[in-house]
Amino acid sequence: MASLYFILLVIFVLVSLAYYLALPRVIPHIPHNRSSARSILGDLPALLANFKATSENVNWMTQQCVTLNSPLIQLFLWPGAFPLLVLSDHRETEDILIRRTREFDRSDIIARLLGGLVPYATIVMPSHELFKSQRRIWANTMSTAFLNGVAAPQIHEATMDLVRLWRRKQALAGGRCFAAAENIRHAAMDAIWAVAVGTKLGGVQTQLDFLASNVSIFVPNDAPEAPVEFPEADMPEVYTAISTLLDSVAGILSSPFPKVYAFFMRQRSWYRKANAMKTRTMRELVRQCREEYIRTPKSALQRPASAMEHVLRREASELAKEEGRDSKPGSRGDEREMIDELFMFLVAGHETTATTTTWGLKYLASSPTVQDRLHRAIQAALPSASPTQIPSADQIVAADIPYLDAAIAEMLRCGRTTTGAVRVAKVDCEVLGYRIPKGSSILCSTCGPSFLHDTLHVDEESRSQSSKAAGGKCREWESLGKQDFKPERWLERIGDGDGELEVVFNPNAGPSLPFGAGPRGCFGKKLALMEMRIMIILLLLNFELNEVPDPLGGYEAIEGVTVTRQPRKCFVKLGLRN
Ligand code: HEM
Repeated sequence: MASLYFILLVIFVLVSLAYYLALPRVIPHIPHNRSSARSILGDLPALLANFKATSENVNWMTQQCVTLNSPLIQLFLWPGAFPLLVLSDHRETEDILIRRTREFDRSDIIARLLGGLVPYATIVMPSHELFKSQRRIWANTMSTAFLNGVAAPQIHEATMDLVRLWRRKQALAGGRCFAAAENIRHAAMDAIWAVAVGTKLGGVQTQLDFLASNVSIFVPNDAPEAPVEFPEADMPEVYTAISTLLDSVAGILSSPFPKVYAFFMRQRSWYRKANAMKTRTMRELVRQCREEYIRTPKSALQRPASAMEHVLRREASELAKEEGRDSKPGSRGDEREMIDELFMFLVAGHETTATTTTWGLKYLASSPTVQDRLHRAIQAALPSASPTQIPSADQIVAADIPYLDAAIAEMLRCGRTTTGAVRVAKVDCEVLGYRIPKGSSILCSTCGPSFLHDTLHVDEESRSQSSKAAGGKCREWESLGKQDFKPERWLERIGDGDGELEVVFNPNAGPSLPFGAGPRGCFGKKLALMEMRIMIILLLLNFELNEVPDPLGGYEAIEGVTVTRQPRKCFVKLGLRN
């Protein structure tokens, strides 16, 4: 009997211990939901309930800052784990991302998400020496020379395929609505693939060829407001493989155990097949590019046609400099690094840009005054441009159109394609007067209070030294509602010296950080802005975006199904411009 009591006691002690260990680890003094701190599941049930109701996560997290009336809070999302800190204050966020890089680094959340897919790419690395040297090699792919000379023409070509596809669809649909998001994704994928490796992937062209082959199209004549449904072509094998891999990231993202999920996913035959196809294709492209370079006499070399070629040459010339002799491209770099960095272009640059464009088109369609002003601004900067006289990539890149820059900034701000940047504390430190232990992850929200909602009070004394020294560089949005789509908020009138007032775009007009910031901010920001510019100009020169019927519109978003925050619905109703 005594031994039974003893066993029960041991079980009781073990269960209590397990329960205690599974309880949230509260960081003292940082505001949190008290009831969550007493529950093993912490804030998870409330987060999941919100996700079920709204399909979004980060809005709930930043709403907790409002509920707890604090710009810094802690949430308990994994049993027994350190809490996730959520910060929603643009000054402190800028400070952490830009100035406090000794204390904070890129969180390993990105590595958990993408580590299996691109293990040798800089995006998954902490900011150590290898990261820095590899990033240096790739930095030139964001130089003005590369972007204007190589990327812009490729993006122009991919967008013109989309224009042709939509002209065809517009005619077949008789001006009625049709779904747009998938086509934009295809165009963005074609564009970024061409920029990365210099060949045509042909996603949009495949759809165009398919429509030309007399497929039957369902036009619901009894419901004039209903969208016309176009059948989708089967995509080329390599296209499907790449899409499969890119989509797999979303599965990891939505799993509570990303590492385990990713491990088992990588064993699945569909994943292995897609990954093998991608690696084979990219390896072959790298090989061809290298051989072409070796074959071609230096004097006959043309401008590089892709990021891949650019980097292979750069590696060759760096090695030549170091060794004082001629060298083969790629002989220094590891092929795995090359393939992963190239694939990172697709992972980081495809869906982000496509999603922002879909948000942008939605906002323009439901804001006819903005669309009209934007079209007039484009036309004024490119007076001879028309659907029959399409401006070249060079002309588009060179055009000075402050209202376009403002509209793009506003699409990024309101669309919230990305909702924050995550950092990890490398040392014990302080944020807004609270002690933060080493190893804590902090989500610096870019869509909550002080960005799209009213700023929460911060005692100036509690700010870090560097934050105080920098002051409030980014002004508050004052007169215009924070959540309204108003490109005008980004414009400023300045004197041009002759007493005339000139309207200019001010990128620091107010708080907005869609690309993150600092040394680990978005690597592809310039490329993304250029792509948006080319896409918006070419689409608006060809089409009028009419407002879609209510059931097909709205700004509801969906997170977790893909890497970005996407609009739940994206339909277009196109008129033709002449
Ligand atoms: C509208 C489009 C885009 C948006 C909104 C966007 C947004 C972001 C954000 C928020 C981050 C994290 C920044 C941080 O932690 O501070 C990021 C990182 C990154 N982005 Fe973008 N991005 C876009 C397009 C692109 C494109 C076209 C590329 C192409 C190369 C790209 C490549 C990257 C890379 C490599 C990183 C990781 C940087 C690092 O690890 O240091 N992005 N992006």
